[in-house]
Amino acid sequence: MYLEFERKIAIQAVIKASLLCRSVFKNLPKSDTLIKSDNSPVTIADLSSQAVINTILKKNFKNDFIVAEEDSQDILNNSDLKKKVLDLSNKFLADEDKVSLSDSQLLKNIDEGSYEGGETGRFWTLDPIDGTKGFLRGEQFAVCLALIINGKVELGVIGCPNLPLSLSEQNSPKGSILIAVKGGGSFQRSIEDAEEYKISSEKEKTLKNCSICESVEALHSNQSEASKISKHLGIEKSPVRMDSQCKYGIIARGDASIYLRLPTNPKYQEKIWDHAAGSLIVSEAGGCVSDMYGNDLNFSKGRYLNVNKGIIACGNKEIHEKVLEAVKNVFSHL
Ligand SMILES: Nc1ncnc2c1ncn2[C@@H]1O[C@H](COP(=O)(O)OS(=O)(=O)O)[C@@H](OP(=O)(O)O)[C@H]1O
Ligand SMILES: [Mg+2]
Ligand SMILES: [Mg+2]
Ligand SMILES: [Mg+2]
Repeated sequence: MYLEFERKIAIQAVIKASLLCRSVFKNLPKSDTLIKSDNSPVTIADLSSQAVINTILKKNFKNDFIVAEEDSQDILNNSDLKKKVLDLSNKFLADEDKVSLSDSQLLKNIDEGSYEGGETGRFWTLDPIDGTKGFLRGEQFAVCLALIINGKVELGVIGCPNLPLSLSEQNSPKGSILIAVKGGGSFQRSIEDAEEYKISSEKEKTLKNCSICESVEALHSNQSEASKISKHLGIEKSPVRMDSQCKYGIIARGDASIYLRLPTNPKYQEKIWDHAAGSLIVSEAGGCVSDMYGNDLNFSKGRYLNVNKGIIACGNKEIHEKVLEAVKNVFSHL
């Protein structure tokens, strides 16, 4: 199978980091969160998740590069937090990996994520916790890992420790892992049970039966424009607001039909780790992902997506085309 070994290691790494995040979820003292220079939060769980995944990737693929969100700068001169990150990372690396990082190895491994990305070669992109604000609120978050080869996303794995396996079944257990390899379809399994099942995105073609999902944070996605588009499309259901790439996950398995991410600030540039795994998982499930003009997302231009023109992900091509049309009508200046 194409990328069989990479797929296996990526799933193992994402599960380990998901369990790590779950172990401190809803239990972190305020002092374990820092505010970064861009004013966004980072916790000891984000940094430990990145340390664990980078360590596993470098152990198995020593020539691969990694583009990851966090760096060690935030804890470099904070010995208390550095110790917490070290202990948490080593706790989850201890079993099958038989790795115990030293202080300096911890910082080095976190910083393995500083690669600049680009058009050629092979690199991983990692968001150790996507939706850190959701994680801190006790809601949804995701551990997101993708492999990019010559500028194209070829493998994606997302761990959603707090997301039920289905949103339509009552008492569905929490802890969803979503997986896709280019050309091989999309799959879901639970964190605990290795059995995978194929998923497919929403086949619903009648707009008024569709449901929209969008960011919880109004700063991350323009909710008032989304509501105009929703009205224009005749959608009756209220939007499902959810943090992180869990949104791509629920589109891929048919729990929602449309993910709208409309820019709030034209200067903000989307990061590749916020969309690489999710966009492949949706397209391999039969869905369609583009910017708001209908262009493919371009992961070959470095750490950022080359343009910030919003993101539209839909369960099928027909709905995607209608949404693009509505975007054009609502934003008549396009
Ligand atoms: N202004 C702006 N516009 C768009 N996106 C932004 C913006 N600011 C931050 N971010 C990124 O949003 C990531 C979280 O996305 P979510 O979809 O989870 O957003 S939300 O939390 O539901 O609002 C979040 O990822 P994490 O930092 O991994 O949580 C950021 O990379
Ligand atoms: Mg962040
Ligand atoms: Mg993110
Ligand atoms: Mg993050």
